[in-house]
Amino acid sequence: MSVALKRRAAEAAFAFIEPGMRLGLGTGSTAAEFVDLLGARVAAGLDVVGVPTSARTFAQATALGIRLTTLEETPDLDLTVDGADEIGPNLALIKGGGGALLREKIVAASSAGMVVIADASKTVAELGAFPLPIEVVPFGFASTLRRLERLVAELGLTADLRLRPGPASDPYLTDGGHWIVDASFRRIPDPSRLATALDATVGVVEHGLFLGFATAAVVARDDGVEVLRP
Ligand SMILES: O=C[C@H](O)[C@H](O)[C@H](O)COP(=O)(O)O
Repeated sequence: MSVALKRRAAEAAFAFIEPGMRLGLGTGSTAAEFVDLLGARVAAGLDVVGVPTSARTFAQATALGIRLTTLEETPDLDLTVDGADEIGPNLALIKGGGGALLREKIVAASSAGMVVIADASKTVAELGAFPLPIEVVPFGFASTLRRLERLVAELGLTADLRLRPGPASDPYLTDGGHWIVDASFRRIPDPSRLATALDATVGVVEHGLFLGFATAAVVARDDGVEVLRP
């Protein structure tokens, strides 16, 4: 997972960018490379406006002088550029390793297209080796966790509350004030079925399965960049 490959994917994503676009700006180390490069292009005169998917991306884009807006002001976006934790068949994604899945999904859903940028280590034949982030409301957490555990118990798997790094063992808090459960499925043979089950689980705000969102993936390898389509 080299920084050079992330940067190469981020650079190649500019083939999809046109002046005047309304952009969704993703979150994570790969998306940060794109925002960094976008800052340089904006400084050189590119006119775009962005909606950030996290407080982190908001801070980065603001520091770089990228013009920002909100979905309240600009509810329809042209393109979102974002990273992913896994890219599976048909460009089904797992996202949320960095905790930004809810805003990322809202922004992606508001965009006409979504370009995923990644190094080749993110492409998989089947989703699920990366634990699936599930965003839950803190109220009634024990009850929600029981429902989630029942869902994953059929598969003999675990669902763990994500904690903040450090000794305090406090729950990790998302930008929306929610908690995250990481569910280790190992294999998700039917992402659509799992997404439907999670959508129907009371207490779950959103999950990291992004199905039908990505319109292209720019995957960087040592020997070049490949563009995948669904
Ligand atoms: O919540 C975080 C996002 O979904 C990220 O896009 C994802 O975790 C990939 O991050 P990275 O580019 O750092 O591997």
